[in-house]
Amino acid sequence: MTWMITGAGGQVGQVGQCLQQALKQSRRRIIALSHSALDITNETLLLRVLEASKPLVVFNCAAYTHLDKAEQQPERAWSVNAKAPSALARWCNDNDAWLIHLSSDYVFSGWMADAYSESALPCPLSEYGRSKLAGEQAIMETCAKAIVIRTGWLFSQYGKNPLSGLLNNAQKSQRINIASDAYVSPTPAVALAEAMMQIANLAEQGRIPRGRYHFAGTPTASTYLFAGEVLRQAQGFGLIDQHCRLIPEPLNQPGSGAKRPHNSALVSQKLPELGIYPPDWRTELSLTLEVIKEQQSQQEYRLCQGFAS
Ligand SMILES: NC(=O)C1=CN([C@@H]2O[C@H](COP(=O)(O)OP(=O)(O)OC[C@H]3O[C@@H](n4cnc5c(N)ncnc54)[C@H](OP(=O)(O)O)[C@@H]3O)[C@@H](O)[C@H]2O)C=CC1
Ligand SMILES: Cc1cn([C@H]2C[C@H](O)[C@@H](COP(=O)(O)OP(=O)(O)O[C@H]3O[C@@H](C)C(=O)[C@@H](O)[C@H]3O)O2)c(=O)[nH]c1=O
Repeated sequence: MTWMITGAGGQVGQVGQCLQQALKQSRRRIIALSHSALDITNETLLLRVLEASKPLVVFNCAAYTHLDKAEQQPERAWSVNAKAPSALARWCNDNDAWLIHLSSDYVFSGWMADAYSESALPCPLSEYGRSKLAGEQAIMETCAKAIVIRTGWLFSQYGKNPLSGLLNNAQKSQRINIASDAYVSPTPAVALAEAMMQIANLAEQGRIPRGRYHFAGTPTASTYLFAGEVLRQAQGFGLIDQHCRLIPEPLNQPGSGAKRPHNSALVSQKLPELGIYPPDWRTELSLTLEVIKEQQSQQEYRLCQGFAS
């Protein structure tokens, strides 16, 4: 009964790390492989590892997530986000294993007025988005037991994400430029990891059909509103001491790198039918900030002990 996680993360790999935490509760044998332990683009090694461990479920959390760099190095994004998932899908199909793969809100163009449901037509604007869509398609065409979960705007206490970016910027400057014309579904990575675990359990029991699913936080927010809520709550936790001002600016300014959709809000229509509900990101944000505060206090305590000894 082995479950495997790829892209399980060292310093980064936020979903991989959250998933490892979530799966500690499960009674399965978990093999969690970081990038340094398994490069999924090394097909020979990938197949050797899969053959040796024969997982019943593979969670693919490995991805090339550097949006702006992907415009300059599309081949790297395509190799990790499309070609390697295709190889994973072939092995899972041949070995009757479930493949639970993550995709992105950035497969959509953002031209629609409402939030995107599972049946909306993708039309990515960036190399990252195109490579993620190609990965989805390869998996759906190849693997009988495939679940693709589209999510967006993940935040957590791990790695690099919009929350850590805002907290860093707020410590450095009293003015933070933020796009005010983009609408997103901020999603706590911890809640996503729990949903992935529930999905894997349903899959093993044959209670979830293969397909594409959306899982994202509610309510939809402009990036400006999200940033405002982060600063408000972070000040409440004492994580930011200075008063920061948000300076609204348009998304996709010239020279700002990859094009991002103006609307990448997702609506999850299929998972609630299976008892998996979207989290309220505002509540989860305060839980995440509480964890970050606790981590900071522990670090300060260790530093003080270091000075005292
Ligand atoms: N972050 C977000 O807001 C969103 C993420 N997603 C999707 O969710 C998934 C997880 O994202 P998230 O955890 O935030 O991403 P991270 O960038 O935090 O983690 C990705 C992990 O994949 C690893 N990785 C990169 N290349 C390879 C490779 N060739 N072989 C094995 N591992 C590799 C990275 O290691 P290293 O850093 O060493 O390269 C890193 O540990 C991805 O599929 C992403 O596309 C979807 C929507 C939103
Ligand atoms: C920290 C910060 C971010 N931003 C903007 C930049 C960007 O548009 C957005 C978020 O910044 P990031 O660079 O973290 O995010 P970005 O690369 O756009 O985020 C994406 O990551 C990939 C992997 C996905 O799949 C997407 O769902 C999405 O979460 O917020 C500001 O405008 N000001 C700031 O101070």
